[in-house]
Amino acid sequence: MAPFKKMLHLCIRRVSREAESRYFLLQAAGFHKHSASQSLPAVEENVLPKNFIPPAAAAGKDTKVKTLKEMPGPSTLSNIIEFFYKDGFSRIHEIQLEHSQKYGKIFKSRFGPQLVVSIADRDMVAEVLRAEGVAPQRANMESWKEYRDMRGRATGLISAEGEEWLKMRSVLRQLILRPRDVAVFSDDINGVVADLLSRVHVLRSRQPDGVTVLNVNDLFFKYAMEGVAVILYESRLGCLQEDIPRQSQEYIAALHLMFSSFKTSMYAGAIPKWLRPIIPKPWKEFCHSWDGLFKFSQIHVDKKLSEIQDRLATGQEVKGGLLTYLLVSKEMTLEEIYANMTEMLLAGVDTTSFTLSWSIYLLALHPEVQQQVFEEVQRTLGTEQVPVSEDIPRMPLIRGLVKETLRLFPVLPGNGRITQSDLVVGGYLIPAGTQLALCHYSTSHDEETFQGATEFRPERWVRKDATDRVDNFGSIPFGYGIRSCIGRRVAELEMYLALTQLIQKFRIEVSPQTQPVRAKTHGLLTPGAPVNVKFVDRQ
Ligand code: HEM
Repeated sequence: MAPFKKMLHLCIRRVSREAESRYFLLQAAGFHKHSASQSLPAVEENVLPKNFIPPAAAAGKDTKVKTLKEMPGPSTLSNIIEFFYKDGFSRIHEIQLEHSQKYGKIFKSRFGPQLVVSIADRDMVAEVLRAEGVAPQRANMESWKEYRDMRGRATGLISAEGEEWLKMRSVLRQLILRPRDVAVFSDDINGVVADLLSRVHVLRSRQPDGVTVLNVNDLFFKYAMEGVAVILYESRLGCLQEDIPRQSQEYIAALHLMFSSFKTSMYAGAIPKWLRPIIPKPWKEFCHSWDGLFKFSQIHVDKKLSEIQDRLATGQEVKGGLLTYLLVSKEMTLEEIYANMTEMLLAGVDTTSFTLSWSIYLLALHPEVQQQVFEEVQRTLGTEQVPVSEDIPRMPLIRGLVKETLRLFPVLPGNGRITQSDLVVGGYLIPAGTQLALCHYSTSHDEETFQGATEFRPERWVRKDATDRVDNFGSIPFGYGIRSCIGRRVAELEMYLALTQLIQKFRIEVSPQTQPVRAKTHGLLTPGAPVNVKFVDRQ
């Protein structure tokens, strides 16, 4: 427990310093009550502001800035056919590619009253993200907010906007955003990896060949949930046990409902309120799954709070990690802690488990790559040594494996931003308040950026020397900048430690029971069929 205590003390000092500088930043940027969370105004497609001077013209270059009216894109009717009749919701990643080939790397689409500008070009994505202000807005979160207002709940990082978001982000980013912040969790995660390995043994022993694990994502889902919870709640949930405790089972059911009703919950936000009595299901399911998710977080947060209170009442020292810090420091209200725990758990399970499933599948399909990664692991750790966070920089191929997996299968195939000021991108004026769709799937499959873009080559991410640059805006699976994924380092640690030990212990092969697995969009980019793999002992 010593590192936790150390972490707790260090964090309290760091955060209070940061709070002062944040205040200064807000003043300097003239950041008042922001309109970011308000409903989007209808964007005028064909009007350039009277006093608008395009940046290039201001720099003396002769240039014509086009309006949104001139931007190409599919018609509303073809979108309706594509999405509603041809189930485009499960092929959003493919539609991105098709549309960018047909209309160019910046195009517009209309979904009813909502205009969306899609950007499928690495450099334009970079331009947009580099121009962000202090509190970028991702998308319209009205339905999430409505649920929270109705139940008297707070917003968490995903659903909050403006100053509210900034305040919570500045607390959390001090705690889990850097690799060294999460390094202290290595031992806890390794405890979960040990259970994962045991579970592989149990599951494969149940198959006739004694080596196959069916639908490996089911296993990784439980691993990811257990792994993120050990960090968020500082407690084990028992997801990798034979008999999963009832509360954890209920949570899994609520999470499945959230994702299985993905389409209906999208409609929960899209269907006007007055239509709810006629079409009640989407909103009802949406609220029901949030109830389940909040309930679970509240149980775990309350449990930790009462443990802390008991220790204080009996004069004992309070030691702990993330949750303990949040509860003791009081930098967030209790409701904000519930909301952030709920939203982080939601964001941290499927994302990590799908990425692990794809990694394992890709390794099974490419034995020669798997052999290289195995040799690296063996050179670094031998066959028995359990990896810790400090070992990861010595295994660049493990990192390359995760990066390459996320390039080929970015779990969020697209991301959003709502422009907060007028922008010129790709020669078009994009007015403030426009919904942008950043097409990560397209940019990470762009042959100009990634030679052999469809091939699985983890070594492309290994730097040849200190001057070699391998990162680029073509593949930013965790987003970029101040609103990027807060759980990136947690997810990476979970994935590195699990993959290293799985490769160290097993040779991974595709099971004959697996048909070629294609990607499918279901909110996230998921394997479209069960991934069944053999875990063959290496010794
Ligand atoms: C492979 C795993 C993961 C991937 C690929 C991923 C990806 C992303 C992406 C693309 C975003 C949007 C970033 C942006 O708008 O620029 C995001 C946001 C977020 N992620 Fe993750 N994520 C992963 C795991 C996690 C984990 C483990 C957690 C929690 C511990 C987490 C918590 C969040 C939260 C709270 C946000 C919202 C941040 C904000 O708005 O300030 N994610 N993630």
